[in-house]
Amino acid sequence: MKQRITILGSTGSIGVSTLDVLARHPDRFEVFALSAATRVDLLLAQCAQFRPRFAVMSSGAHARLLAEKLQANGLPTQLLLAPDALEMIAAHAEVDAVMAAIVGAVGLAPCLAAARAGKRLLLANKEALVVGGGLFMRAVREGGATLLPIDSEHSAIFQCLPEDPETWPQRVDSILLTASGGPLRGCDPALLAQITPAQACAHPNFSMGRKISVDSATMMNKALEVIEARWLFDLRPEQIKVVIHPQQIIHSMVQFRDASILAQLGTPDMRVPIACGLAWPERIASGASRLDFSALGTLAFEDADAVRFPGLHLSWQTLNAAEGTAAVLNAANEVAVAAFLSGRLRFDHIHAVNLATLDRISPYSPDSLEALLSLDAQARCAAEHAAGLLAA
Ligand SMILES: NC(=O)C1=CN([C@@H]2O[C@H](COP(=O)(O)OP(=O)(O)OC[C@H]3O[C@@H](n4cnc5c(N)ncnc54)[C@H](OP(=O)(O)O)[C@@H]3O)[C@@H](O)[C@H]2O)C=CC1
Ligand SMILES: CC(=O)[C@@H](O)[C@H](O)COP(=O)(O)O
Ligand SMILES: [Mn+2]
Repeated sequence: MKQRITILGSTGSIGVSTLDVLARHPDRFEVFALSAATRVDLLLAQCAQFRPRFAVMSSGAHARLLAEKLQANGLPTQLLLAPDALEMIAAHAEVDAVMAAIVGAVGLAPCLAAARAGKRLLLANKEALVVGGGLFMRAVREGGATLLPIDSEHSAIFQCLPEDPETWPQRVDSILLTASGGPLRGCDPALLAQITPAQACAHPNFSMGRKISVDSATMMNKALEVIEARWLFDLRPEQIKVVIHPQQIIHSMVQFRDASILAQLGTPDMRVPIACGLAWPERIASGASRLDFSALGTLAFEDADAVRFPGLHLSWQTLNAAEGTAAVLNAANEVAVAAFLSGRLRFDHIHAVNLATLDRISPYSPDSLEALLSLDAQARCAAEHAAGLLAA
């Protein structure tokens, strides 16, 4: 039987890489549904190649355009509208696995739908888990879903950990998340005020969407990944460490009680963790090139400078505060990054917006999706206000 796959966010960097891996294994996988927000022509081309039953668009205008083009091309794909349709294609009885590759907290509701429906959930959309936290993990447990990390660092940790999670507390001392340090690692701090979106998005090793690229430049990506790791592997905040490794050949490491360390290595190519998640526990070809150790030479490591990357440490502070704090931090950061990308906020003011929002919103622990979304909305308002004051 082929595995039937829904891809939430098929037109993004992770979505396109996922389809690349699927196309290499037509005997194993079948595309059931795809979704996008704005890239109509790319979604149309994907529908023509993979013939999904459903395509979901996030706005009426884009959906109308796609509907015309599907019809003009004689394609049978049924077009639906988000947000309800995203949950439907994530939880549909005929779906085996869901690739969560939407960017941002907007991916939380369909991820929860997939978890509650007991799907194999391939999670790239880290913001969904950062915001959902305990609620997300409960939905996975209670729904009987299988949660497989796609974020490269978390896939690495997952591959290094013993198979039986029951044994982790006795065996695991800590995990080491590797970080590239982003495109501005060596940048003179005096120049940070003038950084442009193009400079911030020029990641040294990966070609990714603009939001995660800016997060990598501020190291807020690593802050989100610390929170993501806490939930995926049920760790205490002090068990999660970060080390800068600019080449990103080691994708992360697990340190055991006896001081032994296991690391996962490979060329920086997201098709590796994607193929790993799609086939686990089997292994399938990903299309990535093999590591050439003699060409590689040396591997470098350094500590993250707390002054240069102040956002990184917000992750541990957040994990030691009320659970909803992570939703507030994530919402503030989404607003600040969007403001920076649209030219309304300076790069070095992203952290200021995050801090101002955390100061403004009283943390509590939401116990439902509705409560989380309400906290997310309050935080977005506060962050817009803070960004407006800084821009003035
Ligand atoms: N790229 C990477 O290498 C990695 C990414 N991740 C995580 O994976 C997720 C996706 O990242 P990436 O692929 O880079 O992002 P992209 O920006 O490249 O793609 C995002 C996808 O989500 C869709 N989308 C955007 N906004 C909405 C919305 N409001 N409602 C519904 N769909 C929406 C986009 O549609 P459209 O394109 O049509 O506008 C696109 O399909 C992020 O959470 C990121 O942190 C994690 C590790 C590595
Ligand atoms: C590929 C991936 O998982 C990204 O999260 C990427 O590794 C960015 O890493 P940095 O944030 O360390 O630059
Ligand atoms: Mn990552």
